[in-house]
Amino acid sequence: MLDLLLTLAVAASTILSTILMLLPSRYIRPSPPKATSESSGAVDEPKISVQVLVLGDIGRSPRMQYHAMSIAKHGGRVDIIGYKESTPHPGLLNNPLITILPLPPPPRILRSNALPFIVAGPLKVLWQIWSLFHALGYATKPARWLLVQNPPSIPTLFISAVICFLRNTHLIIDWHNYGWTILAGTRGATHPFVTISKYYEAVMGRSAPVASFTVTDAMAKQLRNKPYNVRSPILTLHDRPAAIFQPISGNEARRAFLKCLPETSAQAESIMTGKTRLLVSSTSWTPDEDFNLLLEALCSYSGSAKQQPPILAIITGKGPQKQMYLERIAFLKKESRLQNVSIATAWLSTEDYATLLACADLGVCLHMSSSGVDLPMKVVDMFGAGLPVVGYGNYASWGELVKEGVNGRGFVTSDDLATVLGELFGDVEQKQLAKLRKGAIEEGKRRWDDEWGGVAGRLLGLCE
Ligand SMILES: Nc1nc2c(ncn2[C@@H]2O[C@H](COP(=O)(O)OP(=O)(O)O[C@H]3O[C@H](CO)[C@@H](O)[C@H](O)[C@@H]3O)[C@@H](O)[C@H]2O)c(=O)[nH]1
Repeated sequence: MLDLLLTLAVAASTILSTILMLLPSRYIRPSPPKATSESSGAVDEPKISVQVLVLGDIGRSPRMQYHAMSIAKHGGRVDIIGYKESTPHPGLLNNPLITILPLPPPPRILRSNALPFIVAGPLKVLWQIWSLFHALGYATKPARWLLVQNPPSIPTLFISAVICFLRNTHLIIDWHNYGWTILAGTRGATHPFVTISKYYEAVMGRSAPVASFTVTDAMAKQLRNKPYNVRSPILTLHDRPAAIFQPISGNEARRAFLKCLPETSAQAESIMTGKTRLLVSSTSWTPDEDFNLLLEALCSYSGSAKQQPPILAIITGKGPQKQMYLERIAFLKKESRLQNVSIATAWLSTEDYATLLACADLGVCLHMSSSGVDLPMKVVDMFGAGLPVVGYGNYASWGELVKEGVNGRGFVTSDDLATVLGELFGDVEQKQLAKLRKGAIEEGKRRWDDEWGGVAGRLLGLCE
């Protein structure tokens, strides 16, 4: 009997020791040094170390890329972890303080619609759990901070909390929106997954982070109340334009760019003289943006009895519903409902995307906000480029971003949008657009760096 007990004790202690040895290493102050520059043999140590996590395409996650660049700019070491599907922001590449760690994408069968959601969903989550755990726990050095984008929240928030516990890391959740409201948009508000997801997000939000950032004041206020009841500090960090978004420097620069860009080259002169109006919208082609609103408005504009200037509409971005809308556009063209309107879609380099916004006459935003308290980054890009915006504005936080008649206009229905387009583009002297442009330039003056330093920089101990 004693022999058996002894054998069991040895086995249990061996298993426990093995588990302990296999656990991810822990963060110990100061952060592990990494050489950044060597002058007279001295090695600069990064001030802090941060894992920046987004369970999405890094290149299409502007806010998380800006976080990474800001941390590095202030001397912090960053591992940015996410999918690498498109080219990341140039500021991330070749930066000695920033390492990009790509997550392996789930197998093709889980990404296609071959399996029902009830099977593919959990399998995809299992895949993500393992890849996240490996990336955060083993493929990267221990860090003082983990800054995680929410949503997606499953399984990101849970894995982040476990990793922070194991590695002695402080967790910050960067709330861009809520996962459960997005899920409700596709599955319906009463779907059991939506309820589970809501309470999971509330529990994780309440228990896991040492602090949270939100994109609006309205969201911060919600998080302090039921069902979230977050008690750790919540700091609003409004999206602001990055330095790459600037108003165009003059007519010659505008003409040169419009002539070079394949989507605008044929109509460059006509846009320059104001005969054709250049409208730009950007999107991730997700179900929370109803492009039918824009298409219907363009059809009404096109069918108007009034003589109105032709429109060239360029929609930029990548995403799941793109093909569906391309088919819809082809149908409307075939039906001759887009007479004086041309529509092109594109995915541009970050530089070209920024310059196109600066060269356009009007930006359109169809972001509908599943939660009512997030805000579209694209409008911020547009203001940075000095571009006035017309956007869907029927949600609580819209007024935190766009001032009606000062830097943009809001709409609710496609008829409203058609009316606004008629008013702005039908104004031969372009006085209204000029006024809005002035407001957009003014709004775009406060930049990401100014906003970030006072909120995130201070929390991380990088700025005064
Ligand atoms: N390089 C490049 N980027 C593009 C292009 N077109 C769009 N983008 C990028 O895609 C973004 C728009 O993507 P959305 O997914 O439509 O984002 P959003 O609605 O404007 O805002 C998102 O981020 C916010 C936080 O920053 C969230 O609050 C919001 O819920 C949403 O997730 C733009 O800001 C821009 O960075 C392109 O042709 N080229």
